[in-house]
Amino acid sequence: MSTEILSVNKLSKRFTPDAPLVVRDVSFDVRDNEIFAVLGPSGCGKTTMLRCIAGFERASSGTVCMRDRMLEGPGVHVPPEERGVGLVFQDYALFPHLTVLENVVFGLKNVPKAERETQAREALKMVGLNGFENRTPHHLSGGQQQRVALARTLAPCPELILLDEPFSNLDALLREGTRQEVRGLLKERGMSAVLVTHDQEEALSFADRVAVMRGGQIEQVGTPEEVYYQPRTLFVAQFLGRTNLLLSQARGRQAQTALGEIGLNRDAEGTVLVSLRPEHLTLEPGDTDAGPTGTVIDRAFKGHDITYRVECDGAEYLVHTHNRMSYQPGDHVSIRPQESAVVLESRSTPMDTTNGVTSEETVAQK
Ligand SMILES: Nc1ncnc2c1ncn2[C@@H]1O[C@H](COP(=O)(O)OP(=O)(O)OP(=O)(O)O)[C@@H](O)[C@H]1O
Repeated sequence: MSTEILSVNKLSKRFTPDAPLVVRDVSFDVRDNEIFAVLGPSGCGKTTMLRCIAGFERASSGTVCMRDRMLEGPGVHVPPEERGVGLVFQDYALFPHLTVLENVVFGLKNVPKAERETQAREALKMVGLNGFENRTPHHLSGGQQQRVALARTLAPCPELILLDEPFSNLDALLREGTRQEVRGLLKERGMSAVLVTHDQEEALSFADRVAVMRGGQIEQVGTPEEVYYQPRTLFVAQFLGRTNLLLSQARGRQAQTALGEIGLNRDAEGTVLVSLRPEHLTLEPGDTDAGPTGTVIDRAFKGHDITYRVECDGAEYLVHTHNRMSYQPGDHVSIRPQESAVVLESRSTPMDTTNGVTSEETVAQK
């Protein structure tokens, strides 16, 4: 049975007494050997929350506990260096006068001297920096410096590490490789991590669970599959990727939509907004009676799949398909839902909701 290494409970933070809360009632647990991502747009309070967990900021209210030890709470503030967590922050601070190897060895003060260099070299290898041991940070690119900071934090294998956009300075190919390496190492050594990022692909591919944050609050926590395929709110549906939004008339597990009768992921009644990911729609040649007929507006070929924009009854849909059958702009096609649609919580009226829809997305009204 898994146990929690970190418990954050109703954490709130405001910077000055009359300023609004930047972090609002945030609660979550991180389990042993779990990678937990906090995903949200710029300015939503992710870094502030992580800095409260690390001890660089005092929480205004709420608690942070590691195992049974309170790190932050009413009258309690354990300084960062006594919290026993590893940190990789955006503004990584390397010692400019030390070599790359010495910088990493510095993080291994509690390891027997004879083993420090071996462990440091191993960590550098993992982030692809073997051969750079004797350089000074000044002679490295920003991305390379970021990898040294990562190696320095990972080398002593702390139980918990906090990562604030640690891959952001790496180019796309290196980023993916480093992410996989770091994930493998965390899993292999039994470490837990909290990653803060605004990059949905990074959160979905790196983490075991993802918390989606907006305006200082967590809107949903779940596995990557849950938050992507079962978003609870319009914001989560849109922030996690492209989606089709349809206003529908629900009755139980079925709804009448512009695309015909479709199944729903849960019971609902009356007018509801539902989300259907582009990969949950498919196209058939327009001369069948498979579904409502539309016209292909354009297509984006992406190698292993194709994304189509299809106009149907005055609304636009995105359809993402692996179909071998290829359609061209102007082709008549029928659109068929392949999965149940996801009912979104109505936090706003349908009129308000349509304002949040981008040109790539559609609210189709029956
Ligand atoms: N020291 C500070 N004093 C006052 N306001 C601050 C301070 N630090 C952050 N803020 C404000 O708190 C809000 C949240 O900032 P924060 O950096 O936590 O967001 P974020 O989600 O991490 O964004 P990003 O991804 O751009 O770093 C912002 O409005 C920011 O201006």
